Amino acid sequence: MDAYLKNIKEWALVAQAVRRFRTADPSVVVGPGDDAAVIRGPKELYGLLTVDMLVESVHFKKGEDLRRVGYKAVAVSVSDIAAMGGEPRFALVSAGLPRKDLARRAQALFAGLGQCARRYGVSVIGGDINRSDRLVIDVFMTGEVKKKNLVLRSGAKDGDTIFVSGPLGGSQRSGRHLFFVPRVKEARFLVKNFKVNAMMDLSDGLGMDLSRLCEASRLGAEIFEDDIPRNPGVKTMAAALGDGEDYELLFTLAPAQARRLSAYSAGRFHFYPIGRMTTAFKGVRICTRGGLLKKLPPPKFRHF
Ligand SMILES: Nc1ncnc2c1ncn2[C@@H]1O[C@H](COP(=O)(O)OP(=O)(O)O)[C@@H](O)[C@H]1O
Ligand SMILES: Cc1ncc(C[n+]2csc(CCOP(=O)(O)OP(=O)(O)O)c2C)c(N)n1
Ligand SMILES: [Mg+2]
Repeated sequence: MDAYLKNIKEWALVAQAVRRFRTADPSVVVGPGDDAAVIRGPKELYGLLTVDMLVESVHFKKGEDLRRVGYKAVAVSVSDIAAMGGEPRFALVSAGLPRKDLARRAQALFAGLGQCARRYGVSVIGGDINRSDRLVIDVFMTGEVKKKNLVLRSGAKDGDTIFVSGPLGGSQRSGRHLFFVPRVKEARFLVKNFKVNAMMDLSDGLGMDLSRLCEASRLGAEIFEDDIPRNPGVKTMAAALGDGEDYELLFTLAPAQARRLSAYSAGRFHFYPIGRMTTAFKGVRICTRGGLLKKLPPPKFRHF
């Protein structure tokens, strides 16, 4: 495992779970380890499956507007489906709610869930409700992808240009982590018009997530400090790389495809080239203006 990721308990646990749940089931094309699992569906489609849990005080503040929490709970899964090149379809929603003010809070939570689901064409077709001391909400979502449009994290090639779909950092301070726009349109545009070698969404921050893309693709990445787009008020590179919950797309294209992208997407979307994939080393290195190669700063957010 990548040395940078190995120090982070969450990734050791995830790697353990990924190993334990590896399956030989022929219907499973990709099991645990990517943004969503891939199963064999009808003819030209693969089914996509993903699950993400939000926990009070970990993913949102106690007392947060629960419409926003509901919106975010659906949006994070929509973002995962988009990052595979797919379209979201169905969701099952499990919620653990404290007794206090139950009816009003549940209503707000479900209003937010419903709003985001409608916006992205997701049908909520089931779920579960329990009492819990802390608010917890877990969304299981399915999607589908044309086989030829499927994009994994593991497909990056030596020399690929690395892109992000928007500026990074400050998601918590600005509140954006609660009302971000999952990049469904951008992902649809990319897979329809380009050969995208690898793609994922940015939930843990560019530093960690690009490390994971590198590990999955068995390559290194060199990124250019001055090319990393930052959100307003994001003062340091460490914040842009480590704040997390950007929910932008991170993807790679062969150089010829990359040159075509900037011309082709002008006026509709803005994609930022930030570096390139390499066989020269493993992991992520940051290139400064002076040409110095720096290692990643330690991550700012850790679950454990
Ligand atoms: N408890 C678990 N059991 C099985 N697989 C897991 C578990 N936790 C995480 N994974 C898998 O590991 C991969 C990385 O997880 P995570 O960091 O949550 O992904 P993401 O950032 O895309 O949401 C995913 O494919 C996920 O399905
Ligand atoms: C109260 C609060 N504390 C911290 C954060 C920041 N934060 C919470 S989870 C997270 C990382 C991504 O979440 P995770 O559940 O690991 O997403 P996944 O990788 O599973 O998609 C960050 C940066 C927040 N949004 N709210
Ligand atoms: Mg997850």
